[in-house]
Amino acid sequence: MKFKAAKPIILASTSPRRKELLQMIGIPFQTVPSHVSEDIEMIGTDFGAYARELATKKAQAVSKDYGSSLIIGADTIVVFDEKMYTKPESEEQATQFLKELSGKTHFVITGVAMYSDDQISSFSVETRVTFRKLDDALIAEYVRSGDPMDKAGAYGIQTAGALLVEKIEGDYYSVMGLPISKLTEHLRTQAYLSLGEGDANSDN
Ligand SMILES: Cc1cn([C@H]2C[C@H](O)[C@@H](COP(=O)(O)OP(=O)(O)OP(=O)(O)O)O2)c(=O)[nH]c1=O
Repeated sequence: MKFKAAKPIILASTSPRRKELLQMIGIPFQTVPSHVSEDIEMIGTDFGAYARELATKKAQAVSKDYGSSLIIGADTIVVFDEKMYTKPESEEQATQFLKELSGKTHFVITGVAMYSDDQISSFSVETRVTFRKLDDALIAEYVRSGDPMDKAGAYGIQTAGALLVEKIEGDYYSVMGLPISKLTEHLRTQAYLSLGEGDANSDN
């Protein structure tokens, strides 16, 4: 696939997964890390709004230096039993997260924000993921592998975390960090993207 961008596109992210997904479908872009603190206060139980707000913060942070570009920010969280699971801070916490999620169904919510010309639009996508009943030895080995440490909910569906998953209802790519199909639809609808040859000046 090849897409042509109406203006330079920046992915405000350090996530290798998000970069990989945009590259996979042929959108021309560059990455710029946003370096925002992710400790905004959660008010109420609107987790979608929370993910959209963090995604907006990430896009806005980069807009200070790249104001003439279209900037995409994203944030992924795991929610179970009204509790939010972000990236684990330690192996002990990763183990705890996985024990709590074992045998249960949780939601993965990814918020996406698009900044352009001082305007923000955003959306969020919710996916239901059901984990198998996980035995302690499997959890211990998975945590030891280091894979959980940079991922919301302490697992990667696209890596060995695949072994934890019994069922998914919704967008696999949103669980991985970027709902690429919905994002592309938005960008095409708003005429930021059209089908055709990409921009040479990009990571892609
Ligand atoms: C649930 C799940 C999350 N993840 C990842 C996606 C995100 O990179 C990460 C959640 O953390 P985020 O804070 O959303 O993103 P990030 O800090 O990795 O990157 P940036 O803010 O710079 O864009 O968890 C997976 O890779 N696979 C999964 O199955």
